[in-house]
Amino acid sequence: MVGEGQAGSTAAANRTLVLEGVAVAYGQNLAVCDVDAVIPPGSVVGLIGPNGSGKSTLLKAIAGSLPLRDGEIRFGERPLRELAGRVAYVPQREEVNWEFPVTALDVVLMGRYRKLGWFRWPGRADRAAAEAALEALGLGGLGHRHISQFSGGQQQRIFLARAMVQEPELVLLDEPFTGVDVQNRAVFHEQIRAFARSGVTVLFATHDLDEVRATTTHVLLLNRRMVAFGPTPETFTPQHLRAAFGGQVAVFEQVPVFERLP
Ligand SMILES: Nc1ncnc2c1ncn2[C@@H]1O[C@H](COP(=O)(O)OP(=O)(O)OP(=O)(O)O)[C@@H](O)[C@H]1O
Repeated sequence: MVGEGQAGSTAAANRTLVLEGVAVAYGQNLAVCDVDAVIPPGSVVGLIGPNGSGKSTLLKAIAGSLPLRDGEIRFGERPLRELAGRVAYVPQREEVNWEFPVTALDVVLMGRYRKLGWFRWPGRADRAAAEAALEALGLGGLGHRHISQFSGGQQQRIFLARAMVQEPELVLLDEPFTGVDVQNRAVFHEQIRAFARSGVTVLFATHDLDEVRATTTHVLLLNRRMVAFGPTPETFTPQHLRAAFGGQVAVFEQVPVFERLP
């Protein structure tokens, strides 16, 4: 008989994200390589590195939209492709066509397609979930508006709402805090914590090192290849930052980080 503790650790092992020798290329050009990380469920991982270091590329590979040149990505024992539809990916703002003729509610409802299948219209429960997510992110009653009519920070929140209704097992955010003001950052932080509390792993790419200190349990430093990965307190160090940023980063202090999210 499997004891409760053993069952719990098996469940955690099944939801552990494993990156093994991951490399991704665009044609002949290797964009990122040598990525090895074992990421427990409920982790919040900051991906950091200079421009062009491979952060977006790695997120897209984990999202399944870029093939691996080498290595393997698993979710527990399952290959990541079996998670299809349960990986919520929020792209960088510049990658979205904001003139596309859809409303905020349409965008959020896209998060329900896995549940619906492609040939069923969203029902009342789907619309209610989408409206509740918008409401929770301070955009209640604005679902009917065209996406171009929102500010940059509001647009980021619409995509976060899409991730929420997807009921994901893994959340990937590419520079989620760009253009988001202090108040709305707090909304983002709260939602990231909510994902983590429910055992959902969150990875986000950022240039904001303060965000990394404030919100992550782990960091993964990149500079075309992985420089370091591990729990934030041990890994977010001046030495690793200098190794990733090639000595261009001044590290004035080491502020304590959250060891574990509440
Ligand atoms: N579609 C593409 N085709 C060819 N090369 C690409 C493509 N996208 C990115 N690259 C290259 O891959 C490398 C990694 O780019 P990537 O966008 O992943 O870096 P990043 O760390 O996210 O950068 P940034 O901080 O500027 O967003 C860069 O050299 C970039 O020029």
